[in-house]
Amino acid sequence: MTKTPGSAAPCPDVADMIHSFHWSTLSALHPEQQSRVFSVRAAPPELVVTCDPCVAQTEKLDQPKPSGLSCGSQPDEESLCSDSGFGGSPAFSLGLRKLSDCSSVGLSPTSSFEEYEEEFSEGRNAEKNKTMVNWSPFVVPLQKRSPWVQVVGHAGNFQTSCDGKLLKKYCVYEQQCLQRLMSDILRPFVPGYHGMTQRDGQDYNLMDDLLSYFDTPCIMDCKMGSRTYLEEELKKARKRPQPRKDMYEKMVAVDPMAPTPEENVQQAVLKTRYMQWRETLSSTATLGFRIEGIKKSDGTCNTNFKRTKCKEEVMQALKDFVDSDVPLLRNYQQRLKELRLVLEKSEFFRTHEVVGSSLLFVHDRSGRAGVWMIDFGKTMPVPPPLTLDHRSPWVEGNREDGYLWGLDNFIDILTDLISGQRE
Ligand SMILES: O=P(O)(O)O[C@H]1[C@H](O)[C@@H](OP(=O)(O)O)[C@H](OP(=O)(O)O)[C@@H](OP(=O)(O)O)[C@H]1O
Ligand SMILES: Nc1ncnc2c1ncn2[C@@H]1O[C@H](COP(=O)(O)OP(=O)(O)O)[C@@H](O)[C@H]1O
Repeated sequence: MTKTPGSAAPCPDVADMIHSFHWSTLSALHPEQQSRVFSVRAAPPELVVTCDPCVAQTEKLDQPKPSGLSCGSQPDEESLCSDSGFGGSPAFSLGLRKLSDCSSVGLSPTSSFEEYEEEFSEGRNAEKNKTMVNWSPFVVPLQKRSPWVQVVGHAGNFQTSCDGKLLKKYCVYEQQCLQRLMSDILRPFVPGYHGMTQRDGQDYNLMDDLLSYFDTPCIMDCKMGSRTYLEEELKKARKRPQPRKDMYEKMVAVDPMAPTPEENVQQAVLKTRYMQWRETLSSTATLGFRIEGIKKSDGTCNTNFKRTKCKEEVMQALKDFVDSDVPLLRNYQQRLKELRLVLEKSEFFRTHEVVGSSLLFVHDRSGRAGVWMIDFGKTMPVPPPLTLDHRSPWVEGNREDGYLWGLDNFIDILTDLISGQRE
């Protein structure tokens, strides 16, 4: 499906899920409990009148503005990474729906799928929303900020703003999550959320640009969990199958032998089938996470990790990402251990199915390194009294997503990598 500049962000078609959001505002921990874990100020959302010349905010959270940043906006298309494999370079990928589509050719869906597309878009336009929380681990007043870079994800979803913030196309489910995360102990691990804003008639969620803390950063996006589609998407696919030609084409571009004879006849696959295939092709099914893309400080960007599956391949990619820098690996390992501790205590995490969410790893030459959770467009509250441990294997109905299992594996891999580098 092709995203147009005016379209909303990709949120699941979950009109039938919206009911489940009413109860979950009870989930946040008491502020005093939060401050015992991290001395981070958690401010509730408030309505404000805009004073930002770049964006007209309709709602924002009380966040200090970064200083020393140049003011100006850059359309997201200018900063897309190409899917050019190892040693690739930034590309002008105008019109591409997904950055990771760059490796394939002829991915535009045909008109026979327009109906499907319209239905999804209509459902999403009103509902979409992503919101992120602001926490700056470093005080880095940069004199000259590097251009913002989108490593993977849907093309056309982001706009930059002055003062180190990002605009992401509105998705209501993401907004709900980020608002809740603002008062959860996970707040230090998600970008700061500043409410909704509009630009050129399009709704956006305004969030911190995590790259603004760094100088010419290296960035890695890892999709967490053992499952990348919602249970609700599976139910919907069974009830009303919607074969996708674009996904068939993406599948064939990676492995012409992957489609079944029936799929070859249809020249289309169901989204859940495509997502499952991607899970087993990569390390998602075996390790509970996968590398989606890496952008190095020299500007090269690689999103060609669809077949990066076994532990050794993942280790090699991680090693390349940090240029075999052991203190940096330790930094990341430490940050992931901290995240795990907080996840295990988080009320938000216990009560949400976290699917399709990524960890964004960022470091620069100074040795600073940060890891944040991003992309909550498919993070859904589970109906009470159900809670998740995020480690149990998924059985349909239990809503488990394998997030913590993946994080355990990630930390173990970093540990192995660190000890291997010492030898
Ligand atoms: O990475 P490739 O192989 O291109 O597949 C993509 C990713 O899984 C997207 O997830 P993410 O946004 O987390 O990257 C997903 O978006 P959803 O998040 O909407 O499921 C896309 O579904 P469609 O948007 O339906 O095409 C799917 O085509
Ligand atoms: N808060 C942020 N700060 C900096 N970069 C971000 C931020 N959020 C997302 N990105 C960049 O955009 C990419 C896609 O983000 P994501 O939220 O997953 O979008 P999508 O919903 O389109 O998949 C990430 O890989 C990262 O490069």
